[in-house]
Amino acid sequence: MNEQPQPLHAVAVEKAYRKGEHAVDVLRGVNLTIHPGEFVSVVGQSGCGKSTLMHLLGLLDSPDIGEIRLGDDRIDHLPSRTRDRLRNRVFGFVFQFYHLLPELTLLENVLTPLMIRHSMPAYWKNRKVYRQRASDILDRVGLGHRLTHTPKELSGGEMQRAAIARALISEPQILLADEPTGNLDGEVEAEVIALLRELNAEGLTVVMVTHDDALAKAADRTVRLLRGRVEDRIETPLRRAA
Ligand SMILES: Nc1ncnc2c1ncn2[C@@H]1O[C@H](COP(=O)(O)OP(=O)(O)OP(=O)(O)O)[C@@H](O)[C@H]1O
Repeated sequence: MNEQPQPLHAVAVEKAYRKGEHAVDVLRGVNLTIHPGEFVSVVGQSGCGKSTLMHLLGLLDSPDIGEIRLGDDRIDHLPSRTRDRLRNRVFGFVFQFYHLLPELTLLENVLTPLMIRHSMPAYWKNRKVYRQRASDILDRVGLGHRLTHTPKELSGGEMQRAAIARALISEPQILLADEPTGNLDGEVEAEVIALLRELNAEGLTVVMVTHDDALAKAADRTVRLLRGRVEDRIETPLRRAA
């Protein structure tokens, strides 16, 4: 597969959740392209399927109908190990509640994707390089002085910055952030958004799910989900039009 950043496409994507006789039709034909280098926000009413779409784009789940493509390659139907490797290589994830491991230090939390990705001998061989990389990334997000602290010693904003650092350690092309400031307020929210914008300016593609229309304006482009589809109208013009 081409190593150059490629556009990510959802093509005629449909997704329903079924339990017994009941089905919730969530996505009913979503077409969306995320171009390399964009910062896109996905908005819509609670329950409209924003998180579902993010999970499908990031290969955490599969569409019932339709395709997820990276460039010209279909990626949603790959064998699970190939999908897992591709997911780890291409995507970084940030969630509302951070999902940091409470018993590990920040440095160890940021290192976990590399521990999972590599065999233990390979990880052990390169551990000094990896620790330096993790330390540099924590420094980059303003937590270089907190390497040995555990999550419970941090504020919400610091935990989210640590979670962003963990997402960055694998050098993803695309950061998928689901309500990254949903648990934060005011100034702290603005700091996290500013960090996402900085990372985007450095080349990282960012897709941010939010229910907050005001926050969505931090992105270059806003995509609204409505009745299971992407609303045609683009609300925020591309700030850096190609
Ligand atoms: N695993 C599941 N099983 C059954 N229904 C589900 C499942 N996951 C999500 N849903 C339902 O699918 C719909 C879309 O959920 P989703 O979390 O994608 O929406 P959302 O737009 O992100 O919502 P919110 O803004 O409230 O987080 C909701 O009605 C939800 O209850």
